[in-house]
Amino acid sequence: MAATLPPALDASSPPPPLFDGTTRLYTSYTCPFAQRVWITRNYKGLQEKIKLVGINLQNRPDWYKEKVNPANKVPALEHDGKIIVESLDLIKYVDSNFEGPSLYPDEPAKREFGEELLTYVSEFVPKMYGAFKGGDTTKVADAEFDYLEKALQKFDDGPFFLGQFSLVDIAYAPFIERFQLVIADVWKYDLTAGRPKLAEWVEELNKIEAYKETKTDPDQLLPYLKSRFVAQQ
Ligand SMILES: N[C@@H](CCC(=O)N[C@@H](CS)C(=O)NCC(=O)O)C(=O)O
Repeated sequence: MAATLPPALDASSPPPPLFDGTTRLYTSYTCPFAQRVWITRNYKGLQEKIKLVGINLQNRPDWYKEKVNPANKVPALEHDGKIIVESLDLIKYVDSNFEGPSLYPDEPAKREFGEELLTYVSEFVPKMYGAFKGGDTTKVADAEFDYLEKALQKFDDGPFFLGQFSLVDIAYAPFIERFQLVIADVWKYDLTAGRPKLAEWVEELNKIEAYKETKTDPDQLLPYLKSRFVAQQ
């Protein structure tokens, strides 16, 4: 994780000067949903244009719900006098409304498959978290990671889901980062074993600076994930 993140604001912190023309990403540095938007911002080189505002979710300021996001969740983006929420909408919004390299290809076949995968991620995530609580964890994992391995075979002009790095990789990355840690530790399950495309995807993803800067220290993340999402062993 980048060393110089602004401190997270808590119940004792005054709000920033809202709607003063500054673009702000309200975030929690360990939230996988917020991480999607953070990666998008970094990859597009918008570090100066989009300011990070860390929110301490354990001790949230009242003004956050009142003035920023009535749902009281991160991420939220303050831009052009309005607030935009929901990470999958936000990554598309940031890609379309700001400068920097495009994160969604023009080819219709790639766009169509991209939409399919961006829809599927919202099934994949709860299925995996559910599998950590239920009894058939490795069976669910086999099916889910085989699906992703197959998806990665579709385009061969790069190691990512749509060939080149895109919003699809960004939507999955924070969650695969977490699932890989938990399933390796608790079930001794290597999700890249026998899945060469997924192995390459993980390797190439971890070379991307915009992503690396957003990763949470695994030593900090793993105990939290186990206590929150894994049924008693
Ligand atoms: N569907 C939302 C989910 C966001 C979300 O659940 N964020 C969590 C942190 S990782 C949060 O703010 N939780 C606070 C709460 O639910 O009170 C998105 O994709 O942006």
